[in-house]
Amino acid sequence: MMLRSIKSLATSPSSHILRRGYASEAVPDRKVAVLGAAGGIGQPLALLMKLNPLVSSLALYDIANTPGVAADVGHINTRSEVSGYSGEAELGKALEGADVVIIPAGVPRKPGMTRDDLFNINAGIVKGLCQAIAKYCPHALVNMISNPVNSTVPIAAEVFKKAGTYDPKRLFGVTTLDVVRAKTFYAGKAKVPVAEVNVPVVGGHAGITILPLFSQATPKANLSDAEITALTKRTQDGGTEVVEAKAGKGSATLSMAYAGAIFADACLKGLNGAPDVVECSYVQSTITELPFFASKVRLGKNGVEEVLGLGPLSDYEKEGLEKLKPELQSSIEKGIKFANQ
Ligand SMILES: NC(=O)c1ccc[n+]([C@@H]2O[C@H](COP(=O)([O-])OP(=O)(O)OC[C@H]3O[C@@H](n4cnc5c(N)ncnc54)[C@H](O)[C@@H]3O)[C@@H](O)[C@H]2O)c1
Ligand SMILES: O=C(O)C[C@H](O)C(=O)O
Repeated sequence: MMLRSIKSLATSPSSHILRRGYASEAVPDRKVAVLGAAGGIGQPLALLMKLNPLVSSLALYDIANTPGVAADVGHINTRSEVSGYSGEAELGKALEGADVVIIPAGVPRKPGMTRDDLFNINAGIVKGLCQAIAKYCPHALVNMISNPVNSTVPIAAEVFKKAGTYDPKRLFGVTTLDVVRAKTFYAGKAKVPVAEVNVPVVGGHAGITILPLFSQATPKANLSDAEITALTKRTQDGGTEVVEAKAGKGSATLSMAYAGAIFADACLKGLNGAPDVVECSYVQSTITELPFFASKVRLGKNGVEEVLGLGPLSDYEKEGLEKLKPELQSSIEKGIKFANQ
């Protein structure tokens, strides 16, 4: 309640005054770093994080073009101070003191590619960035967006283990876009208000490893098996739908920035002690035999407070769960192997 009232104050026209007085005492300072901030996701994500009143310092890092993005976003009259960092020599400064690091650095898909086809380039990028995180902000919550998420999260875990900084509570694969899509598609089919819809999406973040649990969707709707199958397939192929529509100009950026901003906001709320912050995320997990798995996660002051179970599954979902396991397992193993070469 307190946080909500502060949020509305911090976004009101007189927020400058409130910020220096009441609000700045009540809302802790939080630094967020975006790595890959000049990219298709990075830029709108930087904008959305600049609009977030929980952020006091926003560090925008990329290998090039960050000064322009930082100057542009920095003129927006909201709470956070914005700084741009360009090139590897400035990475340490971008990361120092960060509470949350969001990583959308790396190449996106073109039509005909799978997310795994990005592995050869993105695995190395993520590895290097995680080595720097281990050095400069080992306690930050890491929100991994770079694909293939099913492998980049295990890579990050291995890098942190080697550095002696690994805390499974602080490493997240961002699968929020799958939830965003499942909500949108379900609301359209079920003809219910989209703002009221909840749908957990579990598994991983590629093709059949994305498993939306429409049997648990609310508000309830009487959809046929054929409709559920079509919704499931559309959610699993959501990324490909955008890649094909963009016809060689990349993958989802705007909807991903929205999803990334929702997930980072949930991490910040958890860090600040807000109760009942639950989002789906791909994390270290014991709810199946796979070492990493996306499911609902309760977020708290130390990151993951609790990995929630799957709940009751329909026969169709049980089948989907068994089908996804070999692919997810092999993507995890591929990441672990790469990190340890
Ligand atoms: N998790 C998800 O749901 C999801 C959704 C959409 C896209 N993605 C993934 O996000 C990644 C980025 O997508 P995009 O559309 O923003 O791509 P983009 O090419 O538009 O932007 C990527 C940015 O990363 C930067 N970069 C490259 N190497 C870097 C390094 N070592 N350090 C810092 N920055 C570096 C580039 O300079 C560029 O600005 C892709 O791997 C894409 O597949 C994930
Ligand atoms: O599909 C992609 O390659 C990008 C992203 O993972 C998405 O789901 O949109």
